[in-house]
Amino acid sequence: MASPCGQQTMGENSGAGATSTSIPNLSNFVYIYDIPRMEKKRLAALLEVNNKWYELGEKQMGYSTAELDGTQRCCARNNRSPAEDLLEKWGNYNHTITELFVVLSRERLYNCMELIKRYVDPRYHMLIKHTTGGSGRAGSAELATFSGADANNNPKIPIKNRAHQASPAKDKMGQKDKVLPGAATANAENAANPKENDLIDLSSLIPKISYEELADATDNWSERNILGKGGFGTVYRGVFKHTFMAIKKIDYNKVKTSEAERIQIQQSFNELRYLNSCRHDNIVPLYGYSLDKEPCLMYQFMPGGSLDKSLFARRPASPLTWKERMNIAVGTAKGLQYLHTFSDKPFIHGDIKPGNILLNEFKQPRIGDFGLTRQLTSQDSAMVVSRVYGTRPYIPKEFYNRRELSTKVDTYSFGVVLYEIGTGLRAWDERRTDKHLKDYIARAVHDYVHVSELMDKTLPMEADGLNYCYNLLKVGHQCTADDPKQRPDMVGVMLQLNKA
Ligand SMILES: Nc1ncnc2c1ncn2[C@@H]1O[C@H](COP(=O)(O)OP(=O)(O)OP(=O)(O)O)[C@@H](O)[C@H]1O
Repeated sequence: MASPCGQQTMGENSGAGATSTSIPNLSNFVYIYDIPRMEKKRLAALLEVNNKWYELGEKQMGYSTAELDGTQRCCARNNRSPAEDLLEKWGNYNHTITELFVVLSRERLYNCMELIKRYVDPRYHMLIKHTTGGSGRAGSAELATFSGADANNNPKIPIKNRAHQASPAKDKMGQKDKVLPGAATANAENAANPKENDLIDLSSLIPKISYEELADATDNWSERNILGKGGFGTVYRGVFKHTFMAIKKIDYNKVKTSEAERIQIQQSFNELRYLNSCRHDNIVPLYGYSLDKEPCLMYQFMPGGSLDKSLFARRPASPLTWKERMNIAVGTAKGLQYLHTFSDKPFIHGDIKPGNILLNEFKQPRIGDFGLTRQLTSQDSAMVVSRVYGTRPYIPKEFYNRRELSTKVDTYSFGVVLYEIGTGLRAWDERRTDKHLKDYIARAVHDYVHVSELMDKTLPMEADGLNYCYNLLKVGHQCTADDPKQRPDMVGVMLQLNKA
C-alpha cells in the first residue's frame, strides 16, 4: 500500500514526455495518472487554495481525516504538494479523468474543471455551471435525457457497463494490446458509439462498505475465518448484516513491488467491473467492495468451496458423484457461454480452473475470480495482448507463445477442467511421466486405453459413471485441440454436455 505520502507512479505516461499543448485522443487518455505533469501541478495548486483538496479527499474520494492528516504531515515534511499526492493516490485506483471531473463538480471546483475539461467528453462540460459556451449547452440537452440530479442539484452520471469505458485496447497492465487484422480497433469502436464511453459511477452500482465493517464481519480478519488464499489475496468468511459472505482482502505482504501492487489493484478493479456487469446463475455475485485501506471485495458465500477442494481432497468424506460432476460441467459451461455472448464484445474469463469454480450448498457451480477478465474489441475476434496471464497448465499454446487472446482460451482451460473432473487427476503432476493431463490422456487415447481405466477411481464403478466420464473426456478432447479454430465455442460445448 502506498504510504500517506506515497510516490509510486502507476501510469507509464504520468507526465514524462507528454506536453500540455497536444490534445490527446480521449479514448486512449483517460486515467488520472495520464494527466501531463505540469497540468497536474497546476491542478494541485488550485486545489491547495483554502485546502480544497482536503474536502475533496474526505467528501468525494472516501479518505478518512486520519489518512488526510497523515498525507498533510508527510508532505509538509518532504516539501511535497498534498493535493498532488491525493491525485496520485486516487489515480492509482485507476480512476479516470472524467471521474475526477465529476467529483470536482460535486465540490463546485469549476476552475479546476476548466483546467482538465479538454480531456473529458464534451457532454460532461455542462457540469461546469458558470460555462455558457456552446459545448456546455449542446451537451446539457443530451445529458438531461438520462441524468437526474442529487441534493446539491449536481447531475447524476448515467450508470452503464463500465467495462466498455475501460479502453478495450488496453490489457490489464494498462499497456497497449495490438489488435489482430480484422478486429475493430478501440478507437473506431468508440467513435462509432460514443455512449460506450459514458462514465459509470461504480460506487452507485455496488455498495461501498467501510473497511471497519469488513473487519468486524471477519472478526478482525481472524485466521479461523480464512477460506483460502490466492496469488495475492486471502479470502475470509464473514458475517455481514446477519448473512454469510466471502470477503477477499488484498495481502500487501505478498505485494512487494509497485508493479505487483499495480497488477493487484488492477485485478480488483477488473473484478468490480466485470462481476458487476455480468450477472448469471453460474457466476458468483459481488455484493460490495471497500477501497478505504486495502482493496476488499465481498462476494456471495459459496458453502461448497471451490471445485479443487472437492475433486482433490486426500480422503473426501463424500466424493462428488458422476451426476454432480456432470451438473458442475454443464453449469460452468453455461456461465462461460454467457460470459462470451451476453455482450456484442465477448468477455474472456482468462483463469478458468477448479480453484475458480465455486459450489453452493447443492453443488451447483458458480464461476468466480474475474481478476484476469478482459473484453475483446469485437465479436469473433482475437487480439494480441502484451502479456500472458493465467495459470500455466490451463493456458493454450497460441496464448502462451503468441499472446493471442480469444474466447477459445477459456474453451481450452475448460477442456482441461473436464479432464480433471473425469479422471480426478490434477492438470499438472510432477510425479507423472506425462506431467500435463492433456498429454496423459493423449497417450491413453493413442494406446486404446479403456475409459474405465481413466475414470476417477475414488468412485464405485457403475454404468452411468462410465457414460458420464466418456462424455466428459470426449468434450474435453475437443476443447483442448491445439488449433483454436478446431475448438468448439462454449455454446456448442454446453449443448453437447447437456445432451450427455
Ligand atoms: N465466494 C466464495 N465462497 C467460498 N469460498 C471462496 C469464495 N471465493 C473464494 N473462496 C475460497 O478462497 C480460495 C482463494 O480464492 P482466490 O480467488 O483468492 O484464489 P484462487 O482463485 O484459488 O487463486 P488465484 O487468485 O491465485 O488464481 C478459493 O480457492 C476458495 O476456496
